[in-house]
Amino acid sequence: RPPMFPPGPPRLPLYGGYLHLLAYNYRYTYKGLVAMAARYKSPVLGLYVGSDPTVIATDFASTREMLLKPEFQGRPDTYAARLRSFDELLGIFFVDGSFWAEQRRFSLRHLRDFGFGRRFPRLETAVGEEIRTLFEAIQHPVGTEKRLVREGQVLLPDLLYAGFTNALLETLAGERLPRARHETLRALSRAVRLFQRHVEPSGGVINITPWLRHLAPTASSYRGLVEGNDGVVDFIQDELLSRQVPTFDAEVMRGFIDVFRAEMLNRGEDKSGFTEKQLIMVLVDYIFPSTTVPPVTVAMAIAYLVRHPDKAERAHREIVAVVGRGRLPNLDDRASLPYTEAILREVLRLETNTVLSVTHRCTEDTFFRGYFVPKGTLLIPNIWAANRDPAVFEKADQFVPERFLDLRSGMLRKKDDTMPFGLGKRLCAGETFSRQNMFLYLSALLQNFSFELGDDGYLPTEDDMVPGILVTPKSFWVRLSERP
Ligand code: HEM
Repeated sequence: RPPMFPPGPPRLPLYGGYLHLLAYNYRYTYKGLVAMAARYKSPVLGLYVGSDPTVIATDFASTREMLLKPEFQGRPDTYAARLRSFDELLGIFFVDGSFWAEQRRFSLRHLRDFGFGRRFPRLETAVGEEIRTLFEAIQHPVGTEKRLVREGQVLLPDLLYAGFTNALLETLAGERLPRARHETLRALSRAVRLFQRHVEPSGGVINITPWLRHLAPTASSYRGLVEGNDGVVDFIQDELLSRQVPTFDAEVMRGFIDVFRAEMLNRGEDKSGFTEKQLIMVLVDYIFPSTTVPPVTVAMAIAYLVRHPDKAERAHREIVAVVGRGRLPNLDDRASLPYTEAILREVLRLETNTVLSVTHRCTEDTFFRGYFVPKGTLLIPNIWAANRDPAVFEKADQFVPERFLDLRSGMLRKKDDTMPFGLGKRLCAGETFSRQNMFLYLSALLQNFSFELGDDGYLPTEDDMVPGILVTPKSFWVRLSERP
């Protein structure tokens, strides 16, 4: 069998393989990889990103296999990963081995106690309150909300950032920021997006040649990464830790922050991973996706429904039949609202924001699809391409929520081949939390409003998304009319 990477120094050192990829699609490397796979007639590609051998999966079957392979569950040690976490490898996203396993398990187990990833009345009440606050802002905007709501139109995803972030803060700290302070949450989301924009999902120049930051701090992405990360860490220090630490009471756990600090104290001298810096980075890793991906997904759902008003009507009718108009939909209604759920699944499939997932690393020599893959090789699963693979999804580029419904019963089909949250051991830690909150927001909006194009006639399209480790739309206006 041929080795994918011949022994010895890389044949295309430094930028070689990476430049080759950029030539296919400079702005959207996830699309470039699909074009490259077609050119080389292979769904699996091997190239050098800097001096790192890198294997890329570009269709459904190879991506699935890559995500599930036990030897492929590591993470690379990159410049950008260290830059964000005090020059160490901390948090959950960018660590591996036993440190990762313990921290992931600990955070998930204890976040669950505060409603993360399960049914929990306190959190559901909090999300309901956030949705009502959103409705009030739509109907009677005050202060900075007036920048996001004007003449019956709302700016998306911007208007959604605060509520989704507050849902997470409820689990982390047992408290939320009131409506008067929502602008602070929007500033947090801006910082997160600044960072995300500057991480190129397939690697990027800063990881290959970090010294470029001295010559070109802005063009190399260094400045965006530092400013974005500082914005998030400052928020954690100023808004969470400065309030939670002095009022800590070992008898009353208000949220995950208290539980982590209790563990730090219990461990005494030998903190083995339970340190102040690790607490900050775990918080960063939960805050990062929460402030962007779910609100962006709901905003994109609305963009699709503006283009497909018949589907919005169908979902609205279903919600009114099941829930009525007297109360907001709740998680008990979820099983009875298959069409809303199908819309969300279809948007997650088509608008997979986490296009190339998060780069994995091969932890021991192995074979993949007949090729030898040495330990240390970087692995890029193109989940955007997997979710649009025409061999698996009919009319793969079209918005067809009905594909998730059983034709006869109209209920959701059990089988869902999409993988917007990844698969396997590295499966997104926030999948259930996100799906629940996205459902609550979208169903409440569909119940109470109809959506139309904003006055400027603009809706995001595939070709003008903002690239980065998360691919996000530019802000867009939608006219929301209250249903009679
Ligand atoms: C629509 C929303 C979301 C999508 C589509 C999404 C998708 C993903 C994907 C593709 C990965 C990488 C999987 C891999 O490495 O193979 C990931 C990882 C992760 N996600 Fe999400 N995510 C979402 C929301 C969230 C939220 C709200 C949170 C936290 C509150 C979260 C926390 C995480 C964490 C901690 C990881 C790292 C897991 C690990 O490395 O072990 N995600 N997510």
